[in-house]
Amino acid sequence: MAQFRRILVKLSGEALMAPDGYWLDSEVLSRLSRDLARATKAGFEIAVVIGGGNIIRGARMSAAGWIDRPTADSMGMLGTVMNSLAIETSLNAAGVPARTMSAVSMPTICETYARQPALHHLDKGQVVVLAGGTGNPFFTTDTAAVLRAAELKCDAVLKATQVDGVYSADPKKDPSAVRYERLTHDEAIAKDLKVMDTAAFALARESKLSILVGSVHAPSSITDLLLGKVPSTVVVP
Ligand SMILES: Nc1ncnc2c1ncn2[C@@H]1O[C@H](COP(=O)(O)OP(=O)(O)O)[C@@H](O)[C@H]1O
Ligand SMILES: O=c1ccn([C@@H]2O[C@H](COP(=O)(O)OP(=O)(O)O)[C@@H](O)[C@H]2O)c(=O)[nH]1
Repeated sequence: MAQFRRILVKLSGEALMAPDGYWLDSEVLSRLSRDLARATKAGFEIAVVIGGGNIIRGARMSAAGWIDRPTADSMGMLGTVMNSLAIETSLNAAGVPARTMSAVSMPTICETYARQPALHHLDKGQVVVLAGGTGNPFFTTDTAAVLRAAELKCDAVLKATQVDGVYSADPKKDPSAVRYERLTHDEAIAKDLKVMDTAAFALARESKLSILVGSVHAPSSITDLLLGKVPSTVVVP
């Protein structure tokens, strides 16, 4: 990835959780922020999309039957705003100027996302934390990550997740699954590899955006993934 300059880093909500399962952990946040600080020092321009899976996943919540999907998804999007404000705070504490921009307008809390100001912040070297997903129900923050990466002229998406790449099957369920070094969006979609949803892969294919998938668990995972120092999978057009 060393040839890439502007990267959209997608972090799952789960990545912010404490080891004991509490939804947010300040030590985890500061480790991630120090890692993102190292990446900016290495010359990468960073936009961040954070999920909300540590708080609410709309599909799962609505499956229980007492709440409809759009309402549950609205709650999920609000969860991503809480996570974004947490990482913004932690990035600023790590000396990295960061600002949250939300797809869901809440002007007393943070800036509303708009493309031109976001590009301006990135050009000035600020980390832009993109909250609220796409702003629409029935989507995921993976799709939001690809959408924003395409809009903000990012060279690639880094999905920093629970596993160290894309496997032939879910490695948490199938120990014989093998990791791909490289595959195409077409292959990921045709093989129905569930590390990202199909909408996200399809938009990445359409936008000709590469997606790097790797593990977020080591202290400098993000920087090491961007510098190609640790195992990962790259999904290419
Ligand atoms: N083919 C696959 N390759 C890698 N991971 C897979 C695959 N299929 C399913 N997964 C699962 O997808 C998970 C990552 O997707 P997801 O839970 O949406 O991530 P995140 O919460 O980081 O956005 C991994 O933890 C892994 O268990
Ligand atoms: O564009 C979006 C992005 C997210 N969400 C909601 O926010 C939740 C949290 O996002 P996601 O599941 O992508 O988080 P992650 O798994 O990455 O932590 C989702 O389950 C949805 O309910 C949504 O409705 N629209």
